[in-house]
Amino acid sequence: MVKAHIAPSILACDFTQLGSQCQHAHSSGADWLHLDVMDGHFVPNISLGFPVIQSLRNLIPKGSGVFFDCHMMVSNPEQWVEDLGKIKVDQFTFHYESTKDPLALIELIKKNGMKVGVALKPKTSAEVVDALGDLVDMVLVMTVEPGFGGQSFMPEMMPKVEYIRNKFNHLNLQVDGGVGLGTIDAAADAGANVIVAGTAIFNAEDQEKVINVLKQKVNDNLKKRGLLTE
Ligand SMILES: O=C(CO)[C@@H](O)[C@H](O)COP(=O)(O)O
Repeated sequence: MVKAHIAPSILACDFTQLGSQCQHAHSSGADWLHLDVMDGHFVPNISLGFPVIQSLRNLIPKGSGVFFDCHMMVSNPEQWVEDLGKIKVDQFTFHYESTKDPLALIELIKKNGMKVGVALKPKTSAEVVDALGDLVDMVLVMTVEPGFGGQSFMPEMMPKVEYIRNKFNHLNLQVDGGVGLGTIDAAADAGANVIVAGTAIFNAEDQEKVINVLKQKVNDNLKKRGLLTE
């Protein structure tokens, strides 16, 4: 069953307060944490890597109800699968554009005990998912060019979300970039159920309220589609 998951992007945290800000997001209702790994090569920015993710996983262990959703904006993602599996992240999302052999990479990620996500940059067409949708746990449709937080949402990505939702009804479908109270309607209506939000959550005065609104809008749309029955 697909349902709403809210995934605060830690890129918008104050990194001196990373642990407590993640714990606060969780206690405010977020059940996922979106961990943006950037290598300065696949995208023109460097963010964080294993020591930071490992520390966070120690603080918020597997089994605590927080799903570690690693978004790998890196060239050669194959290189990092084993290490991320060892530190027990829940999901490894690679960029379709970053690998020559998505099928082998999907197998490798599964073999290392993680769920698999595949991410599409804005210029990558939704049709690439036709051959992969039954093999992965999640598709991420980028709603900004990857690399930086705080950019504007691209509504022109919504037909892509709709196309994937209509083909793969029960897949987790994530949107990432510029999603917040002003843009959630478009994303939810198109069929997204996993909402990444950095600025909109970490800059909010009342995080719980923002998370509840995002979740509610997604669940309302899933009910309309007959995908959420509870
Ligand atoms: O992956 C990325 C950017 O590359 C995103 O996760 C952003 O970091 C989301 O930030 P906001 O647009 O929500 O502030």
